[in-house]
Amino acid sequence: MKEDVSLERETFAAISSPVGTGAIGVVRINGPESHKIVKKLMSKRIDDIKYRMVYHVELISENQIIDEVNLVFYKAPNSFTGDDMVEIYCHGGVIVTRKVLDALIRNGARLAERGEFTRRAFLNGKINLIEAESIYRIIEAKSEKALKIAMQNLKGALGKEIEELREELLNILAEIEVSIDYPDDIEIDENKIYMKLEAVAIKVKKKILEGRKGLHLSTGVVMAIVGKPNTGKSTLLNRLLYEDRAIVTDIPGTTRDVIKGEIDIRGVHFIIADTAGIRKTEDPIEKIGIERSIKEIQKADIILFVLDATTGFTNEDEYIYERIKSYNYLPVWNKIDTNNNIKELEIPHIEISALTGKGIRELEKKIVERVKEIIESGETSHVITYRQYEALQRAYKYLDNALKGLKIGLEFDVISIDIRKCLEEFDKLIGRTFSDDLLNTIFSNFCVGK
Ligand SMILES: Nc1nc2c(c(=O)[nH]1)N(C=O)[C@@H](CNc1ccc(C(=O)N[C@@H](CCC(=O)O)C(=O)O)cc1)CN2
Ligand SMILES: Nc1nc2c(ncn2[C@@H]2O[C@H](COP(=O)(O)OP(=O)(O)OP(=O)(O)O)[C@@H](O)[C@H]2O)c(=O)[nH]1
Ligand SMILES: [Mg+2]
Repeated sequence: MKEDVSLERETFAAISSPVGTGAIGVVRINGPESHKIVKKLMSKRIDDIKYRMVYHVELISENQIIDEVNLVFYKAPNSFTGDDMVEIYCHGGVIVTRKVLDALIRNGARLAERGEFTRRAFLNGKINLIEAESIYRIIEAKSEKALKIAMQNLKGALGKEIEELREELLNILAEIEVSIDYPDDIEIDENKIYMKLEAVAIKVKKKILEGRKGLHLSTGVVMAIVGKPNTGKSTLLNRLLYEDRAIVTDIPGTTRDVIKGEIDIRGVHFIIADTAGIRKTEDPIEKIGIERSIKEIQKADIILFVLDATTGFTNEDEYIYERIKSYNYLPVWNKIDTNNNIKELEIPHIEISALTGKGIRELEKKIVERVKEIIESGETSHVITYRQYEALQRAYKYLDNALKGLKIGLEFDVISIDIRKCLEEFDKLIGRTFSDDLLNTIFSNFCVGK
C-alpha cells in the first residue's frame, strides 16, 4: 500500500527544522514535480528560474497568503539528494511550517518517510552508506568527541580505509585466480600471498578493537543486567534510570523481553538493558526472552550479575556464572536490606539494596571505574554504528578462515571463497551492495525531513 503511493507520487515533502517555535523553519520538497508544485504557489511568476539562487516571495494557496518566504531551487543532480529539490525558508512557527507543508501535499507531493532525503542522496550515489550513517550520528551527537568522529566519517574516513582494504584484497584475489586459471604457467608464492592477506587481517582486527571505543563515544556503553529470576534486576534498572521503566513483581519470570534505557552516570553515557531472568523453563515465551538475555550478554561492555542475598549463591546462579565468566562482569548482591545469605566470592563484589537505594552510589562508581578502562584505552576508530562493527567482525572471520586454510595447504579455489565472502562484507559495509531491508533499518532511525 505504502509502496504504491510512493511509486505514484515520487515527489515528497517534509518539515526539516525541529518541531517547535523558532525564528525560521525549513520545509523541503524533493522529486520530479517539486519545481512545478512550488511555482504554482509563488506570488510572482518567474519564467526562467535560476538554480541555487535565493528568491523572496509569498506563498499563496486558495487565495490566501500562507507565508512570506525565501526559496531555493536545486536542479538534479546538483542538490543534496541528487534530485530536483526546493528548500523553503518560512517563519518558524509550528502552524506556519505545517501550512506550508499542507500546501505542498495538496498540490501533489506526499509526506516524506524517515530519512528519505538522505536515502535519495545514497541511492543517487551522492554519499555512501557510512556517510549516510554519519549524518544521523552528527545530528544525534551528544558530545564534541562523538561529533568529531561522525564528522570525519562524513568526510569519508572509514569509507576510504575500507575501500583501500578492498583494493588490497582484490589484488590478492587476482593473483590467486590467475594461478587457478593457468596452474601450469604461473608459479605462485604462497608465502607472499599469506603475508599480504595477513596484513589485511591485522588492519581489520585493529579496526575492530578500536571500533569498540568509537561505538562507546558515539552510542554509549552497553550495560546488561543479568541474573536468575526475581533477584531484583528490574528494580535495579528503575533505580539507575530514576524512573519506573520496567515492571516489578514478586513473581519470578516477570520480565520477558529486553528493556532498555539510557542515562549518563558520572559523565559516561550508558545504554542499560534489563533482561529476563535466566533459568531452565518450558514456557515458550520465557524461553525466547532468555535467548534474548544471552544475546545481550554477548553485546554488553559490562554485565551486572545480580545475586539475591535472600537465597544466597544457588545452582541457578552457577549456571549463569558459567555463561558470563568470560565477559566483563561485576557481581552485585541485591536485597541486603533483608537477612542475608551472601556467600563470599573470590572476585570483588558490590552489595546493594535496589529497593531502598543503599549502595547504589558505590555501584555507579564501580561501574564507571570498570568501563573507564575501556573508554580511555587505545586509539579511537571511525566505527560508529553496530552495523559497521558487526560487518568488520564478519569480514575478519572470513580472512581468518582463509589464513588458516592457507596454513594447512587448502587449494586456492577454496581460499578464494573466503576472500570473496570478505569482499562481500566490505561491499555491504560501504553500501556498494545493499538490500531494501537494510536501508529500511538504517533510515528508520532518522527523523522525517532528514
Ligand atoms: N539549506 C541546507 N543546509 C544544509 C543542508 C541542506 O540540505 N540544506 N545539509 C543537508 O544535509 C547539510 C549540508 N550538506 C549539503 C550537502 C550537499 C549539498 C549540495 O547542494 N550538493 C550539490 C552541490 C555541490 C556543490 O556545488 O558544492 C551536489 O552534491 O551536487 C548541500 C548541502 C547542512 N546544511
Ligand atoms: N527486600 C528487597 N526486595 C527487593 C529488592 N530489589 C527487588 N526486590 C523485590 O524482589 C522482587 C523481584 O524484583 P524484580 O525487580 O521484579 O526482579 P527481577 O530480577 O527483574 O525478576 P525477573 O524479571 O522475574 O527476572 C520484587 O518483589 C521486588 O520488590 C531489594 O533490594 N530488597
Ligand atoms: Mg525483571
